[in-house]
Amino acid sequence: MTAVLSVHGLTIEATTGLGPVKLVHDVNLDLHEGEILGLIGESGSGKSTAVRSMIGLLERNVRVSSGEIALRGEVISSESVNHFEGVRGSEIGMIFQSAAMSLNPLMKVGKQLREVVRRHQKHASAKEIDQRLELVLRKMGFTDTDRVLGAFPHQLSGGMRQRIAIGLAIVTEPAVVIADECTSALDVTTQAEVVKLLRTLTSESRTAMLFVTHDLMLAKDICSQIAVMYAGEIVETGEANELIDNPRHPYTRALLQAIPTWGTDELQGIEGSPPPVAADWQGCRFAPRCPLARDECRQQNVGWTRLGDRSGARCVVVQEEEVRIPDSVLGHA
Ligand SMILES: Nc1ncnc2c1ncn2[C@@H]1O[C@H](COP(=O)(O)OP(=O)(O)OP(=O)(O)O)[C@@H](O)[C@H]1O
Repeated sequence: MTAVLSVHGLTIEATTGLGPVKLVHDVNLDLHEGEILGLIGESGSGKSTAVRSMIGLLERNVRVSSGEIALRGEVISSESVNHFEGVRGSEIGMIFQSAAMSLNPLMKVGKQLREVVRRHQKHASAKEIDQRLELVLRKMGFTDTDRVLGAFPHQLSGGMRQRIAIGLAIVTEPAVVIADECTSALDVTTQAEVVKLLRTLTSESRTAMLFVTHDLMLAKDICSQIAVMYAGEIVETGEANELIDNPRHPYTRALLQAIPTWGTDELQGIEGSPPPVAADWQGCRFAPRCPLARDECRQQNVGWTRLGDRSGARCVVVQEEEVRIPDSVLGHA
């Protein structure tokens, strides 16, 4: 199956007062129709930078320095290509952490939704637009659609505003939706409502979704695939349940051990802190915090070990385990 959105060898650099620094290194991801792919990692691991590059929203001092991002096989971003015209908002929609980043506080909801449709579908008639808005609001779980369309954002609750922000992202029926920590600012019950909505959206409309979160259990709940990011690199990918039940990378294991469990007083945090952004580096970024690290982890550049069709890890220890257990035994292709 061809991926709707594919990312190959994506490396992103920032120009800073201290010179160039790498924020994201050699990221590879494939996102398929109707799938929710979770991009998880601690704060500062590069999740937002990676996904912002996919919609052409990098800050002025940040650029793609190598690799490419393709939408249905056509390159939309690379070192030399920056082709987001007709793609951003139309083919790829974005939901931010806070609805305030999507909504204009001075404009009624109906007007904002109408403007988005008009911008991307210039030939749509007023009647077609009205029908579209009605449909989208119903999909977002609203029954009193006239009231919502006539309301200013501040007249709605936080959960309602986030549902409107999702509506804004999907009203043009994009092939891909990127949701960047879009449930983190919500209380648990509202979060559950929004998660349910996103799940329905991807299964009914076959929209492909990249779901960015630092919450591993939420990712397990909503995503079919997960990619774990650490200090600018993807360190493990896999089918969501498999990755959580049988994590291979020591960082994924440590993340899981750091999750509070009901009835347990003790939390096993991860010793140390992530490395600062740097111009370049050698060896595994997690080695200074890894209980299994050896000399070669710090000295050699760590390649990707393929573990299955869509799973793998960037780890010397995993690489050695795989050499000891041949593919034929594991049943991998
Ligand atoms: N414009 C910039 N210039 C220089 N460094 C930046 C810039 N934007 C982000 N960074 C740095 O890049 C790293 C990755 O940041 P990013 O926001 O992508 O991480 P994140 O995983 O999304 O974190 P969070 O969950 O806190 O948003 C951080 O160290 C951050 O300080």
